[in-house]
Amino acid sequence: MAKVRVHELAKELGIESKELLAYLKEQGEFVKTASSTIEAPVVRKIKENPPASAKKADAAPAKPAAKTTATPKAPAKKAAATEATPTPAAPAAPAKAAPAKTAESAPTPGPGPAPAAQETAEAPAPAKPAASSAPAAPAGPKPGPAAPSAPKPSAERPSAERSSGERGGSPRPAAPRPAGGRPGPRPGNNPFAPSQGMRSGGGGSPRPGNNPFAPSQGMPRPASARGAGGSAGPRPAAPRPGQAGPGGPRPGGARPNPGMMPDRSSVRPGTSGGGRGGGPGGGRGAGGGPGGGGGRGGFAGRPGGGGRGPGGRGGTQGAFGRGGGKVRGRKSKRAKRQEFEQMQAPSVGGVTVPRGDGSTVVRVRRGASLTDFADRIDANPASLVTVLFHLGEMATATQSLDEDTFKLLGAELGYDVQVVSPEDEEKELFSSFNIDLEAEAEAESDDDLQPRPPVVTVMGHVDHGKTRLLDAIRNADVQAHEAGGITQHIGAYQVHQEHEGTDRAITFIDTPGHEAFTAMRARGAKVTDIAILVVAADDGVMPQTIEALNHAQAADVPIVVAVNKIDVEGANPAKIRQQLTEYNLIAEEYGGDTMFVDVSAKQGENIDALLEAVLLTADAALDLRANPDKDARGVAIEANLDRGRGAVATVLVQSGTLRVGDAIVAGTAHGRVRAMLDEHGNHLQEALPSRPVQVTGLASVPRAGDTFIVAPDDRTARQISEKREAADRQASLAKARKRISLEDLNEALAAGKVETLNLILKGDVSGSVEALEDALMQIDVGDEVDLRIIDRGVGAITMNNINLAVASDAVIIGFNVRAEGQNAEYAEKEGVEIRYYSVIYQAIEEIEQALKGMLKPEFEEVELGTAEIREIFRSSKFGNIAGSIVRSGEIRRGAKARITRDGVVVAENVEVAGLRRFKDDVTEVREGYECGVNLGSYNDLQIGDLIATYEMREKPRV
Ligand SMILES: Nc1nc2c(ncn2[C@@H]2O[C@H](COP(=O)(O)OP(=O)(O)OP(=O)(O)O)[C@@H](O)[C@H]2O)c(=O)[nH]1
Repeated sequence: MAKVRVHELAKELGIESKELLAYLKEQGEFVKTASSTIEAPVVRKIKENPPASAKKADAAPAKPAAKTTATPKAPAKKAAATEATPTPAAPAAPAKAAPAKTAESAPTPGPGPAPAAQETAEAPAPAKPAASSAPAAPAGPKPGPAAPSAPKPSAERPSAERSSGERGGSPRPAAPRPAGGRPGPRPGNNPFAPSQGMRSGGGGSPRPGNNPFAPSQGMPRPASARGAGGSAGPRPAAPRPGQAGPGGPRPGGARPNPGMMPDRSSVRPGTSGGGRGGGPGGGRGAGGGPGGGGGRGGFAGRPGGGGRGPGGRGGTQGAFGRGGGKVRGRKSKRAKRQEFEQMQAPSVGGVTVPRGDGSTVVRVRRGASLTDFADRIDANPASLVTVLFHLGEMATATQSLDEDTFKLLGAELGYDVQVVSPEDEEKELFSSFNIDLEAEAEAESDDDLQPRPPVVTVMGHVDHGKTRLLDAIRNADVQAHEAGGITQHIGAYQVHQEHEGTDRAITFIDTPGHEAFTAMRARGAKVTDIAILVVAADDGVMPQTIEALNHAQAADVPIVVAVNKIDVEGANPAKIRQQLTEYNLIAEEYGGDTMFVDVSAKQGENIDALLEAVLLTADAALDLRANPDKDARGVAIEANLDRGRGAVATVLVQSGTLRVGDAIVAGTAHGRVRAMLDEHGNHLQEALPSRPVQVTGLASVPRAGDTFIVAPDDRTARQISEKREAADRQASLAKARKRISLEDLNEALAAGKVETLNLILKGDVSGSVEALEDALMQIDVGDEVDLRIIDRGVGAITMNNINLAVASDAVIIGFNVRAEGQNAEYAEKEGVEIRYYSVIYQAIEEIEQALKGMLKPEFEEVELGTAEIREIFRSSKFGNIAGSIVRSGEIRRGAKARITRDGVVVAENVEVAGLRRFKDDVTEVREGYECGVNLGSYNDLQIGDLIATYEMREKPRV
């Protein structure tokens, strides 16, 4: 005999599992939970000597039973008898009896009058006592979950059964019997026994009663209904009860789940009527009642369900008192797998791309491409191109993408894409060498900071006198004169000015124009403290004036306006002031805070006042202090390779002190400071903040705008430079990037990415540059687009030109000049488009077309061949096949086709889906040969139709 579990035995004994558990433990048995097994001898022992509560339970039920019995007398007794001698016959009898009873006792009420319910149920006839006893009963059906209404009645019933069961020794059976009536042989004590479930399933009918205990049974399913019907007798029986008593049928048939319904009425009928019939509901009640409580009840219930068929299984679940719920709550392997697959699921475009969980962070460099991103997430770049395409963005795998595009793609794929700026990258790089410039700066106290000279850049429109002004400033420098003048061009110089009684230094970046400024900004370097905007008083505010002004304002750099050429006749300094108010530069004398100084660079007039204005502005708007007592940090302003001296770089110290012998790293260049020269050609041993110096000793040439730091030692300097180099190399791999090109200008305009086409013009002679500029300015491009010439000049395309193009997303036009060697490579690497022309009108035309969106690739249709349909074969598999003869050219599989009938096009854009010569599939058939053409889903063909095939080819631009 199979081992019995605690809850089973508890059920048998009509007590709660926990009571039995406690009892068993008391007895010294090793049991843990309700599902622990108990050895046969122990079972026997317990049965012989059940816990007190069990006895009580017995006693209690007994009473009701008796009462109940009293009502249905016959059944009860029979039940008891049956148990004793489980005879199939027995059940039958009770079954009948029950209905009969019902009929008698509650003939009328049966059908509708439910509510009265339980009590009524019990009460019906002899009930009353039962009612009272019921409550008295230990587990009492009431407590059971079924309690609401239906339960109770059943509860009693169960008890009745139970009682009988007890008597019979095999409690359970009793239940079935009364309910199902017929359940002959008891499945056994082990409710787990598959047979039981099975049986119930098979037996169907027998079941209902089967488990009157089962609270759940009633509840859960139809089973209960059935149970209910039980009385009604699931199948065969059902009708009977139905007929017998109105109550019977209802529960059974109409209500699939009486137990589940709180509705008393439903219950009642059953109760009163079927008595047992109430079974279902009762079943539940019983379950609850007997104190079997959840576990047991559920358990019993299941089998009941099982009675329905699949019972067996249900029973098992029920045994845990949880029903299927728990199982449902847990994820099956399959569900998990599905979920996983979901993660990998095809994304937009039908390609499979590994997905993130929405918060997976992927860091890419600014300017990174899809290939870089694909590397990070281990995806195929081509798949990403597809995904992006479906998101409405077109990009090649190696094209560098902007942050928005990465964010869009990331959002689609569940990644948090972070585009790392050069500054962040730099920070990370340094931190890997335990250098934290920010922390270093934060740690500085006020006492550490010393005033430093302002660093000034001179900007302005072409020919407004920037160079001349810088010369004038240099020449005006008293100290410089004393030192023999500024003899060296080192890219920057310092001048001194007496200001409010003290000698103050001012550092000038000696590269006029905003090119240097933007070049440095393009690398993230902030060098300039103050900008001098030069505007020729005889010319006024010009495009580049605005350009320069915008650059300065964008960088948050205060501006001092030098109104130049005041010596020229007709100069109108007031007009300049007035013009610039439009750009938010309001002169102090007009109530603004911008200092305007009228100067003549040519005559060196008012230069002092300009320098004063610079100092005043610096003092008013800026806190120019730096800590000189630390390793130097700064920026490379320019650099070149000198035959004799090797790499020569002009660096501007921004903080700390640079000394000869220091290990430095500037961009990808590293080395040790061998010597330092100032603008006078003097050797310096140290350079303080804001001091520009020419440095020798670097192993290679840094770029303008590269930051430099003094490293703790040579090795660190070298390692930092190597890491930078590696990162650069990696970035340049993906650099097939085009910032903006004439071809994509229209899309860029449409996408709102640009509203302006910025051009930089370079030509061999100034005449052609001017001519080109004039002609370009004449182009009427409408309001949406703006064409701006942001720089022009004579001579080859320089690094400066390219840097400006980088900073302003400009296209460079080279008229009879070229970018050569390194410059061409640099432009290529930075994705700057350079277009070369030698005929002005061609340049004008192309730029005009670009602006009007006419440079989009054009396609033209090229006819490949024609075929005439001679016969039509109908194929159920392929549709119609056109038996044709090729009249001209050739017919290719996959080509686009147009069908004409008597010269009239009847179908366009049809595809030659299949092509055959006799039985063979072929890719092409030439003129004069016959073939079978299948046009896919297009079947409207007639003999005589002409199939003209063609393909679209990109039209070469002339
Ligand atoms: N009369 C007069 N002419 C000046 C003055 N400043 C500059 N010029 C002249 O204006 C012309 C342009 O001067 P530059 O200093 O080359 O002007 P720029 O702004 O540096 O020009 P680019 O380098 O081409 O951008 C030269 O011929 C100068 O001599 C001035 O104060 N008065």
